[in-house]
Amino acid sequence: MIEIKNLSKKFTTGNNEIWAIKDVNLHIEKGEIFGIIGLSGAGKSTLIRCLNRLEEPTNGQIIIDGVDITNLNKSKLRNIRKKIGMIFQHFNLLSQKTVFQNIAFPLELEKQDKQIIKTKVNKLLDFVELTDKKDAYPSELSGGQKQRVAIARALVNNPKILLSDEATSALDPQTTDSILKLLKRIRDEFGLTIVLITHQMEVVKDICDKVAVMENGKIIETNTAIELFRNPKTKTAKSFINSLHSNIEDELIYKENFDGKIIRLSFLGESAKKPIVSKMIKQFDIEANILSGNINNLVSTSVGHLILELSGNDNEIQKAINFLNEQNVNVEVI
Ligand SMILES: Nc1ncnc2c1ncn2[C@@H]1O[C@H](COP(=O)(O)OP(=O)(O)OP(=O)(O)O)[C@@H](O)[C@H]1O
Repeated sequence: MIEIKNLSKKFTTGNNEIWAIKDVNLHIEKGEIFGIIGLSGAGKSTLIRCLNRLEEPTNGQIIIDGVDITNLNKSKLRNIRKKIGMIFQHFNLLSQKTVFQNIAFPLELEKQDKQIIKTKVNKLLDFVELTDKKDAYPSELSGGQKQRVAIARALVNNPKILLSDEATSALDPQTTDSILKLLKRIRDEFGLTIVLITHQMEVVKDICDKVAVMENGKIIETNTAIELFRNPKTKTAKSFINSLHSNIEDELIYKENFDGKIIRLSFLGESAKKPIVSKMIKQFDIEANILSGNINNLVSTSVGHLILELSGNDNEIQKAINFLNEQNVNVEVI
């Protein structure tokens, strides 16, 4: 559905050149909720803004449903943009217009029939549960309500893609949760493809199917959310996952403080329910000391981690590790 090929963007300010994104390649499937996570300055906003050409890429291609949008003239671009809704961290509502008028605005620009506009907007107001606020002004709404209005406005042209630029960053955890549930409903009921950027791992955990980790303008890791949580490859991905927990991080476990072998186990939903560790202790002549543990409930399954110190002779420890591997538990020796 969305194919990003060798995309780069350079900003020039005075004598300074900044490559905000460098040679980015991504493939996003229809109906996917695809998260791009990274620290401030990683290039996330620039990347997502290139997807509807709010930002003009310097090099590369963005192919949406087979059409390279980097080559389109203004009128064709306008048509494609109608199929790409966008929501923002600070909502970007028109303060002089009511909730109804804000949602209706894109259709009014198109000079659509008044009755059609009314029917469409009322339907969306119902969908985002704001019918009782249709005549209110943005200043009379909470942050969560403002984002619901922005979401309804983004949907008014029946887009195929929704871009979300840190849409929950300004909201409290409970409101974030309700907005994420709404985004999930939009994907499930309308079949939209959602691309979202965030610096919050909670967002990835709660709704993303796939994730790309961005750093210094580059994508450094891409995977399904499950695999990323199960087996993060880069230090940045690991530290985002660790930010969800107050547990001991891998980096804080100094091997030299322990006599035994330190291993990190990752297991998926079903294996989490089996008494694998107690079986291992019974079956092999080793002792296991739990140093840290956590479980992340993702969209479709849970991913658990356990850090153990194993003591015993090397042969028995190796046999125990082999046993864990046979049980589909991912084992990493730290
Ligand atoms: N219009 C611009 N002119 C010059 N430099 C820019 C411009 N926009 C972004 N940059 C630079 O490009 C880099 C990436 O910025 P970008 O806003 O895309 O990152 P980000 O990951 O979205 O960060 P944040 O979460 O803080 O918004 C930064 O170094 C930033 O200073």
